[in-house]
Amino acid sequence: MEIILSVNAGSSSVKISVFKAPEDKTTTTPTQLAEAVISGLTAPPASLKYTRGTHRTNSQDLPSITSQEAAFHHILTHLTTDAALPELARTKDIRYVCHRVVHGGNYPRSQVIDSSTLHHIEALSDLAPLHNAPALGIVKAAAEMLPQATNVAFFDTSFHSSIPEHISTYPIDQRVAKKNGLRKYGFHGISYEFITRAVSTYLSIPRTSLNIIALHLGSGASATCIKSGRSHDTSMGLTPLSGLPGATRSGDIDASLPFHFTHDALRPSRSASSSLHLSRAEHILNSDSGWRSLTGTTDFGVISARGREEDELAFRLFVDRIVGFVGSYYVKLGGKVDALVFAGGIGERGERVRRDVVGMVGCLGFGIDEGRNMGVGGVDGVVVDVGGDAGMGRVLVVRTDEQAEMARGVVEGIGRVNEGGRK
Ligand SMILES: Nc1ncnc2c1ncn2[C@@H]1O[C@H](COP(=O)(O)OP(=O)(O)O)[C@@H](O)[C@H]1O
Ligand SMILES: CC(=O)OP(=O)(O)O
Ligand SMILES: [Mg+2]
Repeated sequence: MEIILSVNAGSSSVKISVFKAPEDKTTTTPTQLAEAVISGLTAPPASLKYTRGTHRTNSQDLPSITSQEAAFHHILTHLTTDAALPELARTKDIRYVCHRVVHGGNYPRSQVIDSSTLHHIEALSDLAPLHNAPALGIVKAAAEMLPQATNVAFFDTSFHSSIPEHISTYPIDQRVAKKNGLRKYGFHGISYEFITRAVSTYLSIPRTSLNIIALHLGSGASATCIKSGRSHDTSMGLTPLSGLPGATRSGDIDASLPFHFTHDALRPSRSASSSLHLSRAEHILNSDSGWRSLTGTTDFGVISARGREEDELAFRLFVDRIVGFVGSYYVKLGGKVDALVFAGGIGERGERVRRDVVGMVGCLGFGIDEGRNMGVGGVDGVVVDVGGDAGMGRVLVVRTDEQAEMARGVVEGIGRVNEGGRK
């Protein structure tokens, strides 16, 4: 039996799922055995949610877990000591460990991690300051703790390699742009890959003719214009900072703003290190902005429910920025949109965000069924239709699963991975 561990290190959480590879060669869908999620890393104390089949537990606060790497260690111990999960009792049965690596530069697909890939990912750390270094910490810990396993990196950027050049290019000196790799890369691609497949199956539309506007709204939030099943444009850019605001990120601002915010914008940040070159401006815009700066909390669930003046400002600002991208992408798709899709922690659980966004894009023909919108939590399945009357644009909620997407990728590529090549 081949066991796959899928590790998704987000900016505020670490999610790890355990899968069994299918023995039947006609499917690439692995079976999930368990899932452990530590969330709240930006709003301590962190907490653990654990699911094994129908068994679910929520742990008490975990004040000592403040980093992604600490969360990885905690989850691995939890999984390997769960007597009801005998598949993990012998860690040498773990054959593959998939890692979500946010910035993959020009890698168009997943890579088996060796010293050269590791070096490449390390070099990209400055372009995903909240993500790449923590993911690498986990890769190294996994290599030490599970030496028999093959580590495979899946990149958020790969899905967006189809973005046309005139969309991914920044209007700056192209010699500098090419030399330094300054272009739009886009992120959350593993999630968008999952969403594209799930919606294609749900609507019975072949992937190659599927047009959707997908919103992945979590601690980091992005919008993507998916044309004929491929990324055509996305709101994040060179780094995951641009586009929509997030838990601690500003999203789009006037590029001159940092120089008016602080006179030492270009000085190294206190969180910079020999392996992470970070200016004060980058630290402020990545870690001390967004919901944290506007409301004092990074939890959008709290902001949506609390209703203080500053919460309402943050909420309305988010809806405003989201509908701006929906309008733009609607035009880029020539009005031929098969569905508007909500995903990510806020997209899947934020009834109010969905109601207000869909309300504001009603002029584009989208509508919501309030009963179904409120009832999403009680409906099983990966895709839930919350749209209004027939004849209106479809509005869907997709329970995205980056860990499942990576595990599926490993199963698809097992032959090639075993040969030591690229997936
Ligand atoms: N009921 C809710 N309404 C709106 N947002 C919610 C709700 N529950 C959780 N969230 C938000 O979802 C976000 C986490 O999303 P998730 O996609 O899991 O994060 P990550 O980016 O770390 O992967 C947090 O901001 C959390 O507050
Ligand atoms: C790319 C990104 O912002 O990821 P996350 O939302 O998981 O922090
Ligand atoms: Mg995430």
